[in-house]
Amino acid sequence: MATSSPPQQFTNPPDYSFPHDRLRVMRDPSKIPIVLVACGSFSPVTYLHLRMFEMAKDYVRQNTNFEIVGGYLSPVSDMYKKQGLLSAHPSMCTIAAEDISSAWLMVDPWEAFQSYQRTAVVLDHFDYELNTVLGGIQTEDGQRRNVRVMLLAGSDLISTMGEPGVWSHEDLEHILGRYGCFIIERAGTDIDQATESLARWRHNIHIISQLIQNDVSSTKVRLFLRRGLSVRYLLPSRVVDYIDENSLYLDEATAAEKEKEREQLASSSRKKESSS
Ligand SMILES: Nc1ncnc2c1ncn2[C@@H]1O[C@H](COP(=O)(O)OP(=O)(O)OP(=O)(O)O)[C@@H](O)[C@H]1O
Ligand SMILES: O=C(O)c1ccc[n+]([C@@H]2O[C@H](COP(=O)([O-])O)[C@@H](O)[C@H]2O)c1
Repeated sequence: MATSSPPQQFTNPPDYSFPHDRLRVMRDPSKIPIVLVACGSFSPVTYLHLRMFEMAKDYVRQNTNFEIVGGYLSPVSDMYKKQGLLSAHPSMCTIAAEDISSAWLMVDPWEAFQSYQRTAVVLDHFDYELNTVLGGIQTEDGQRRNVRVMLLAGSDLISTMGEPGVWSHEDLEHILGRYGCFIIERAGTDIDQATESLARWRHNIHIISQLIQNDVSSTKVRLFLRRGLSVRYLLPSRVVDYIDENSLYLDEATAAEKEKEREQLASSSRKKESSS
């Protein structure tokens, strides 16, 4: 199990406090408590980002000896250079979590409101806040227990872990060896190929099949918005309202963004052809 990291490693943004109001009391003492952390741009946050947590919940209950006591969306900093994105995502994620009134999903703005932080450092931050600052999570008999932090990601993100030069080997050892992860199958990514180079951490990698195929992506939502198409029922209603009220994502796409849209649309139609 992951242990706490030294506090001097972390700098907090001004006025920051770690959200923990929806952390659940642990019910079954025979299980290992875990907290799920999903990192990404969430620009904008879609129902599929939120569904990832529900899919993980079902998988955990049916296949593991873990008990989920909380889940976090951790939107990446604006300094993570990704074309066509916006700085409004932490507030959109918060609106989404409130709109769906989840009992256990929270948004941690720590990563968003400072310089770019690698995912390994983000997981250490959660481990530190949960186990060192809070002293672990509460059990039904009033005790505190250390909680294990685990990454929750789609298979497209995990496939980048096998690409040379994207993630450092030390960070992969830290993320997959020390913490572990849940991978949600995603249309367009071959899960076996995506995890081929990660075989040494197989014992810590849990693969979750998507039983209802759904390839909603933020890129496609941004494309729809630019074309004046409706995105209602792809995102929580209040996020759609927020986007409308603030006229977000209406700017012309950059060349990189257009290329990504083209790839995603091509991959969707290939999939449609192969299934018909
Ligand atoms: N439809 C989906 N199925 C499975 N995982 C998903 C899905 N959409 C997003 N994810 C996962 O959610 C996390 C955060 O995603 P991210 O913010 O990059 O969203 P995205 O839709 O992939 O965005 P973009 O289209 O801008 O790349 C990643 O781990 C990603 O793999
Ligand atoms: O820590 C790393 O080395 C690292 C390398 C590549 C990507 N990431 C993280 O992965 C996430 C990618 O999100 P996105 O929107 O680009 O799919 C984002 O949270 C990044 O910080 C992290």
